Amino acid sequence: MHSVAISGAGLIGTSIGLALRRTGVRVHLSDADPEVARRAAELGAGTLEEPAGPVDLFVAAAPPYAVAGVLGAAIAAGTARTYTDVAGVKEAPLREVSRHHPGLATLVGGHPMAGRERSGPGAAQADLFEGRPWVVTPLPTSGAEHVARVEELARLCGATAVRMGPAAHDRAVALVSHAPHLLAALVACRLAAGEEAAVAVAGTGVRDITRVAGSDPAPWVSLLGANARPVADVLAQLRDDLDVALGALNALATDPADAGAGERMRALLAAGVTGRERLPGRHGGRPEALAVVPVVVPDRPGELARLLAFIGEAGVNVEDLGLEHSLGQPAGLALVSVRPEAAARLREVLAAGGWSVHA
Ligand SMILES: NC(=O)C1=CN([C@@H]2O[C@H](COP(=O)(O)OP(=O)(O)OC[C@H]3O[C@@H](n4cnc5c(N)ncnc54)[C@H](O)[C@@H]3O)[C@@H](O)[C@H]2O)C=CC1
Ligand SMILES: O=C(O)C(=O)Cc1ccc(O)cc1
Repeated sequence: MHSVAISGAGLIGTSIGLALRRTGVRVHLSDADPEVARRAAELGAGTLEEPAGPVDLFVAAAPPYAVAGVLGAAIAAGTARTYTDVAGVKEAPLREVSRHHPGLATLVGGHPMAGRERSGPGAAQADLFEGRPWVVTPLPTSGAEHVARVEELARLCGATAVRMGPAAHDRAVALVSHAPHLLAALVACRLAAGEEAAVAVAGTGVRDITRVAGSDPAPWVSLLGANARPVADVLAQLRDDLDVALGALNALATDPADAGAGERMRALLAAGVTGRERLPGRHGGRPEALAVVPVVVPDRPGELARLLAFIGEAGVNVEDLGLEHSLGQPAGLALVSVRPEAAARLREVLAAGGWSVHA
């Protein structure tokens, strides 16, 4: 693949441009907002020049509601040899394009399963897709070489292509992304209504479960609307589980020794453990068992950077990093995840270096 045109130079379009530029692919950027495209080009994601002739691949990286129009216009103009998109919902936009261009072999949908809570070119990262799944959704009419080209795009961006039909994709993202997002927002809604004193004692659990609830609502309103049926199906199953939990809690509130209710609660939580264990690890494999080393970080500029530099000099690789802050404390807690075999030595060198390490 030598040349790619990206229409929509926001978070995803610019991240793809940055990733492709690293591999030497020529990238032509455009956006409905020329100022956005200019910023993306300034960041090194590609050129604003129009391609001289058809490019190898056209990528529609506009919002889901605009994707069918963007693809349709590019196809009508003969912009590329192969056409794809990155929208978070696949059935409706692809059906819409196919309606206007029946029997099209050059169209193959796609959806990189990586994102951020921020949008726009300024939030873009060349390594956003590294190690993440990129769902490729061929249509019955898609030609094999065009499917292969979209899979090559995924690979060039460092992602792993996973083939799925558009409807199966929409059901999958309802389960693993859209319904969880909605649930995170619902839990966060309770926080919005909670008393100040209650919210103040929040720990890491509620932070973890509400992380994605901090996202801009606008794109999610449109995604949830475009995938309403599959998300509603997951929510209905969640409601059944909620009813079981509520029934058990009401019974336990009356009689804490109610063995049947206790067992129903245990079974729900155990099913949760099983479900969570099925999630793939960061790079698509099984979840890695990492050791977490909690280190106290004084709340002063540069302290976290000093800690990370210290760990780096000790030759220990940080696999993941979390931060915990507690109200009114002059320090935070860095949760440094390392490979289990490195944990004991890291504790030793940190303690020797004057860092306070928690058990
Ligand atoms: N944000 C995320 O976490 C992820 C988003 N996606 C998908 O990527 C696509 C883009 O999302 P983001 O980059 O996050 O949004 P964004 O808001 O950062 O960028 C979208 C860009 O598309 C432009 N645009 C709107 N209408 C257009 C049109 N008709 N022609 C050309 N450009 C147009 C906007 O001006 C904006 O710059 C969406 O379809 C979204 O579902 C896919 C994976 C993750
Ligand atoms: O929701 C997730 O699992 C993410 O990792 C972020 C994300 C957001 C929107 C998408 O269309 C795809 C991925």
